[in-house]
Amino acid sequence: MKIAVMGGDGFIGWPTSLHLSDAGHDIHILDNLSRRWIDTELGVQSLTPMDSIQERTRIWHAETGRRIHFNLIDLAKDYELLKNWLSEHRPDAVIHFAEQRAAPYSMKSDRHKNYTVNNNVSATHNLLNALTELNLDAHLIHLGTMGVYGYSTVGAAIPEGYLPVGIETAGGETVSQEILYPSNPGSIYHMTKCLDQLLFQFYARNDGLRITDLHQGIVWGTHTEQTRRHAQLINRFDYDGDYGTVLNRFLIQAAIGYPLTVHGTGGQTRAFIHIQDSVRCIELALKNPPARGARVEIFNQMTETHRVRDLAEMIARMSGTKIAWLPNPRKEAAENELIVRNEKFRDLGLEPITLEAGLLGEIVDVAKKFAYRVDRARVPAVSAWTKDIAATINHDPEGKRLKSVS
Ligand SMILES: O=c1ccn([C@@H]2O[C@H](COP(=O)(O)OP(=O)(O)O[C@H]3O[C@H](CS(=O)(=O)O)[C@@H](O)[C@H](O)[C@H]3O)[C@@H](O)[C@H]2O)c(=O)[nH]1
Repeated sequence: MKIAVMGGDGFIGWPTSLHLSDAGHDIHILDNLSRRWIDTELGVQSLTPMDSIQERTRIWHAETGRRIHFNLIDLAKDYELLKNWLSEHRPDAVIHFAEQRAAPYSMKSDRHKNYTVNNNVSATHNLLNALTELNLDAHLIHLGTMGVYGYSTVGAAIPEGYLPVGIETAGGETVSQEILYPSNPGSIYHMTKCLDQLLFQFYARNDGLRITDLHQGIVWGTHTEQTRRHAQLINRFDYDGDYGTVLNRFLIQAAIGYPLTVHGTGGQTRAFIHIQDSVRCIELALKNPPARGARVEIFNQMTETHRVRDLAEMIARMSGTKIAWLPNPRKEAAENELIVRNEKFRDLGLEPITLEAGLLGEIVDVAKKFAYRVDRARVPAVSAWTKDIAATINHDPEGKRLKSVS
């Protein structure tokens, strides 16, 4: 298949591009390199040293003989360029990762909120609009988030996208219907993914676009089979307070002897998936497109759930690192249960890599190898969800933010 990977230079876009190229597909990356610009803005860098996208694709070609093409296009701003590219290349599938993906970054300031909404919503809409205008029947796969469902404290199982409900008619009868699961985003970033969902519903119904939306959990790990092949194919690995995600952050913190940064009580339960499974799921979705005219296909792309403090305690035991119990910079439920249905990928043959797979040590090893690149001052998460919360955390010097260390 000819596949366009929008955002193919990013944390999941890059290993996905390699995985699908390895499987024999013709891969074309479209990316505005915004993630690299954000590193520059924030003054942080990936823990792992990353080469330019052109250099990465050159190495891939030298290693495998396969070409990955790169196009510098901004989906949100360069509508005509995007449309012309799609019109010329007419890909069989489009994988859409081209969005600002960090919740803390999206909450940093009014400017960051505007950027995240404008970028993410315009990128998605431009893509849908162009596919429709060109009458291009490419299967669109979007990387969404588990965070669209929110974290209720009720603990009922979360279905894959659609919720069966009974509605009472005027005649007193109860009719059953499946509705899109009510959105309950916890950040501006997550909110943009909820808005994306509505765009997908409209274009699937109105124009018959074939769309798959993957509601993914928190990704952990850094290597995949293909990124391991050469030092210069290495994936990016974020550890800073804005882009680092919780489990990877704890592992890096353990590697550099930094107290594990638990927000609040650590009672937040979240869904997780290893990056190798993430790219496998995308391939499975690619092989199983919805029919034209069908509703948006939704998968819950996660393999297990964990409570933040359980992860911290496990890594503390494993490494001897202390836990720092911090005031929570986010506005989120202090404790929640989370049960998630994920049979659809399991039925398609996914055999999940779980935390017990022994890969935690591998991540600590990567972190130790590149520990000299870590700026410890960038480890704390200081982006606050509200002005009131900011007043309690940001104005304190770093060390005093700790509530306690155990
Ligand atoms: O040092 C830390 C970092 C995070 N947390 C807590 O861990 C939980 C998860 O935070 P996260 O930064 O790992 O994940 P999140 O902000 O939800 O976003 C990440 O995970 C999402 C999937 S999900 O969480 O919505 O399922 C993706 O959509 C995003 O792109 C990705 O950045 C939160 O309760 C947070 O307060 C800590 O206790 N300590």
